[in-house]
Amino acid sequence: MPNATAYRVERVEAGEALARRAAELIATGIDLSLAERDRCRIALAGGSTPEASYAKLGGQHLPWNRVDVLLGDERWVPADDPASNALMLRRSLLAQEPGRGACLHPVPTAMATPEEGAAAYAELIRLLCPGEPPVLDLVLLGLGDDGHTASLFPGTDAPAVTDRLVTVGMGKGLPRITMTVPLLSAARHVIFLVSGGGKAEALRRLLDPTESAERTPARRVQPSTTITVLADNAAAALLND
Ligand SMILES: O=C(O)[C@H](O)[C@@H](O)[C@H](O)[C@H](O)COP(=O)(O)O
Repeated sequence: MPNATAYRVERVEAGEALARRAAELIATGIDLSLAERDRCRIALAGGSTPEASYAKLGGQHLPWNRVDVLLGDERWVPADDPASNALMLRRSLLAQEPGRGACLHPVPTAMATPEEGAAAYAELIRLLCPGEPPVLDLVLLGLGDDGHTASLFPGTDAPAVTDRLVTVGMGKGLPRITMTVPLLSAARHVIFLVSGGGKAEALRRLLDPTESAERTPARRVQPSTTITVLADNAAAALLND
């Protein structure tokens, strides 16, 4: 799959340094957006890697009341379920001042069906973000060891969905709601945050121009700007940059 997207890789020590750098990059992106527009709309990744970064981000002195925080994807579970990405954000980014003031927009997982939840989230995104497709200012994505990002898993239909902004996916045994490639690719700035040796092959594939998007759906995300890849040394071990 042709992919003209450029990637800028930044290697950082694992742990504290990676979390701090990720928080810095997101905060800078928010700051720059708010210098140009009255509101900043971001979509954040779920999973385990970014939680420490979000905790640091929540301490950054930004006008959080002007920041709309969306989720790139969400597991179809109740809001108080340990698997909920929104719950992870509430106990990290929004667990302290001033991050508590951010405008979190969780996926409505209390609706009757995932399809209804996906449609409602897409409607909310259209209300919050101008443009067609709606333009997010910044998207933080994770990378699975199987090459997925958000809930765009290999071997499922979700990565190839292009006729809507949000769709229903399936991953790790859970139904999920995920932003689609057209919406993610319309973002002004995309950052991948990747940690651990278990992700090294997936990251090598993400950056390999000959890699197929079928095997590595994360390669489908192709914004018009350079993608930032923030990786610790273990995740970047197979890169020859
Ligand atoms: O809801 C999710 O699970 C995430 O959004 C998912 O795309 C995640 O970013 C990757 O699976 C990496 O997850 P880890 O950071 O836990 O390795």
